[in-house]
Amino acid sequence: MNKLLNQLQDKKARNEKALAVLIDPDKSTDIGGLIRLVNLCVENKVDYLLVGGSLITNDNFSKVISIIKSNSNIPVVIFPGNHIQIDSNADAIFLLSLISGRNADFLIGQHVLAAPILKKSKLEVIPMGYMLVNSGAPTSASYMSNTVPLPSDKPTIAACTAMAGEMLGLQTIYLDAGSGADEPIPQKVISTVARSIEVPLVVGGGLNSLSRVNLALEAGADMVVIGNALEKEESLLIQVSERIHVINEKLDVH
Ligand SMILES: CC(C)=CCC/C(C)=C/CC/C(C)=C/CC/C(C)=C/COP(=O)(O)OP(=O)(O)O
Ligand SMILES: O=P(O)(O)OC[C@@H](O)CO
Ligand SMILES: [Mg+2]
Repeated sequence: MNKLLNQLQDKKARNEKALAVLIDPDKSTDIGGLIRLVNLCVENKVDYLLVGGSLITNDNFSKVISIIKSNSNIPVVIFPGNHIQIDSNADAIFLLSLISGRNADFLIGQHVLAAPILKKSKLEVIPMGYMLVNSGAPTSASYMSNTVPLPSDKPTIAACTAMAGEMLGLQTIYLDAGSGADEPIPQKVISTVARSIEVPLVVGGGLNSLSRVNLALEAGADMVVIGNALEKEESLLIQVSERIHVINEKLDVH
């Protein structure tokens, strides 16, 4: 039933790290390019493929999911910007509640609209506290959700927000600097949040180099998400995947 959530919890219990790649349907209009990216993810043992966007300007959401499903067995998790991004061909959905903001629509409103569709689908629903952290310029997610991101130099506020999300029953927390962020989430914010919660911690936004990914993993991210950087630099995926597999294999030996 809760296959992916249980897998994430088990990985965390073993101190293992997970790697997710974000595929933006808007940037996947070239089918050949999409299939190449999916193959690269398969070769590099990516754990999850996330699909979604703050704004989707064409109608290929379902098509992108169907192409991914026919080219790999990597679980597809919807990372929705709104309630219309639902497709029962995916495996699961991160049911994001935007707890860093105070916009009721993104805390509960979109969820009410999505609930009857999700109930009928066979999607695994993964409840997730979604926290946007300031990274300089406004990002698509902060602008589209009409929310103020958390200050990046206030780790305590971030930790209390994550704790409240966990106490409300959210099963995962996502710290996001926003797609294409200039600055990723500071290590201090990641480590303070990681120490304050027990649920799996996802970190993403602006992870465009191996050193940035390493800093996020060292600070306590259980899963890292890479999106934009792969559109330009596919070799990053090879490096990050190697790094994560070295960390996970060392755990097996001890
Ligand atoms: C209840 C359902 C089904 C959805 C809830 C929707 C919520 C609460 C969303 C949170 C706010 C939001 C707009 C999140 C977007 C997250 C996302 C898919 C980011 C991907 O990157 P983009 O923001 O599209 O970046 P680009 O501008 O680089 O394309
Ligand atoms: O595109 P990037 O900057 O890698 O960000 C991925 C994801 O965390 C955005 O929500
Ligand atoms: Mg987008």
